[in-house]
Amino acid sequence: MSTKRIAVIGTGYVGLVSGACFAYLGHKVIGLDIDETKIERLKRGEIPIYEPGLDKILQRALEKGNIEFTTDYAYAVKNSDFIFIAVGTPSKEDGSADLSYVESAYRSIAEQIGDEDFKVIVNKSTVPVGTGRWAKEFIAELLRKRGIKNPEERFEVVSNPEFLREGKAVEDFMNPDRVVVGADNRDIAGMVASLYEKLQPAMIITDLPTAEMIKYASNAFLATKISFINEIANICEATGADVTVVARGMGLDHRISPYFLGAGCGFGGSCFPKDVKALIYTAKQVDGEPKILEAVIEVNERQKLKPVEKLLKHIPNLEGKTVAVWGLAFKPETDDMREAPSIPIIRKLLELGATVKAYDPVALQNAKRVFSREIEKYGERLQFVTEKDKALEGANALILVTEWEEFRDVDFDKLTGKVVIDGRNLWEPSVMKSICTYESIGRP
Ligand SMILES: NC(=O)C1=CN([C@@H]2O[C@H](COP(=O)(O)OP(=O)(O)OC[C@H]3O[C@@H](n4cnc5c(N)ncnc54)[C@H](O)[C@@H]3O)[C@@H](O)[C@H]2O)C=CC1
Ligand SMILES: O=C(O)[C@H]1O[C@H](OP(=O)(O)OP(=O)(O)OC[C@H]2O[C@@H](n3ccc(=O)[nH]c3=O)[C@H](O)[C@@H]2O)[C@H](O)[C@@H](O)[C@@H]1O
Repeated sequence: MSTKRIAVIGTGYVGLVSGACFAYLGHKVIGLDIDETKIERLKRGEIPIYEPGLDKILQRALEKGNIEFTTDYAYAVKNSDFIFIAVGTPSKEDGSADLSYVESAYRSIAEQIGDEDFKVIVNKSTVPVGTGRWAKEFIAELLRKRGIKNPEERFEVVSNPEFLREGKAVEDFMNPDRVVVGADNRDIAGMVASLYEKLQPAMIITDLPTAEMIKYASNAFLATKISFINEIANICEATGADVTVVARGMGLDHRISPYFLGAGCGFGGSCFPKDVKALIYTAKQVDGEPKILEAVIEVNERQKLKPVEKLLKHIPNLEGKTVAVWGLAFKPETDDMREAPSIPIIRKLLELGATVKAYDPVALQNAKRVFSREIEKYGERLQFVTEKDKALEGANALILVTEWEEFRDVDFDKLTGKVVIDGRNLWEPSVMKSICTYESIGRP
């Protein structure tokens, strides 16, 4: 494999993992971020996020001298041929994707492209269909204003959406189900695809809008599977069926597949909620009626509060009661709190007068930031504890929100007599019912 010079703009979950993995594969990588503290930490070899396996990959890449970090766009653009954009694209109030970080990255890159350059600008951020074509015009116009001749010949824009999951990011990047590359110029798309050749992935080479749409359609479909099974879970509950067995029975049909049929207290994270909302926005813009997508969000919003609804059946008045919450991150193996179901659950418990004792193995710091207003407003009624058993001390009830492995085999004696709401169907109902008042999602 020939070594290529790559810059990655944004060193968050996607940028840092992609950069470290490209460097591990033998490319020369420059990771750039506008967050100076982050870059300082990375230069010292510290990893600012919790992501299993990333430390080893990054360490190897650093040892090989294949990765460096900077805040300097001039340096990054000058010393790279492929510039990957991996900055955030959060939701705006109206659900559309906020492209201001992406736009700002394009501007900073355009300021550094010279008369003799040719740069391949690759969008790894999830951006609405149409963004790549728009970016070509936007960047060409910026170059034209700077007096660069034939600006269209100085760069190409490529879409290369990322499908990694947090918590399994390195594994996913190194073993992708597929790599998607979209560009108006197929040769350049092929050049981007060749950066991954060592991984020998299934490859889709297509045009810009199709590549952008594959990303949204994939996330929307996975989110739809989750809302679908949650709706089935609610019907199971009312009819005495067991959703876990239903899902197993469905999943054995290879047309359905067993994945993403885990009923629970809904999906969170930085991507499913925002990407489904952005796709709804796009659909409406083109006069579509995105009925399924709207239902996916609606079902999920209701599902997140299911555990509180279930708790209220057993303890109708939470004033003066203490509720332990296990698991704050939006899923296990990450410290990411974005759109985590624990957020509406804890807010609701506090509103209803409960004292909340919250525990998570890695997300406590981020959780304290997310709940800063609640910490100020509710004082001692919101406590963060550093051991799962401490959360149970004096608690009348326990809600399990995130299925961290350490919750699987607990000292069940400590749950005796409590109301336990298992938001992720982690425990065996027959065992739990002999110990405590137990409820889970979609199981009799
Ligand atoms: N988190 C995930 O698992 C996945 C995320 N994505 C997509 O990838 C994109 C990035 O997501 P995350 O990595 O989660 O975001 P993040 O929020 O963890 O990281 C974004 C980084 O970009 C930096 N940044 C912002 N503006 C910048 C600029 N103008 N120049 C340089 N750096 C800048 C920020 O300081 C931050 O470090 C999003 O579009 C997301 O939808 C796609 C697949 C998986
Ligand atoms: O675009 C993105 O950012 C990424 O979004 C998701 O990855 P991620 O959000 O990291 O995590 P998932 O493992 O997909 O879980 C998302 C949420 O769904 C929930 N979930 C997942 C599976 C399931 O069966 N049931 C369920 O409720 C999880 O608890 C979690 O809250 C996708 O799986 C990735 O392919 C994609 O690249």
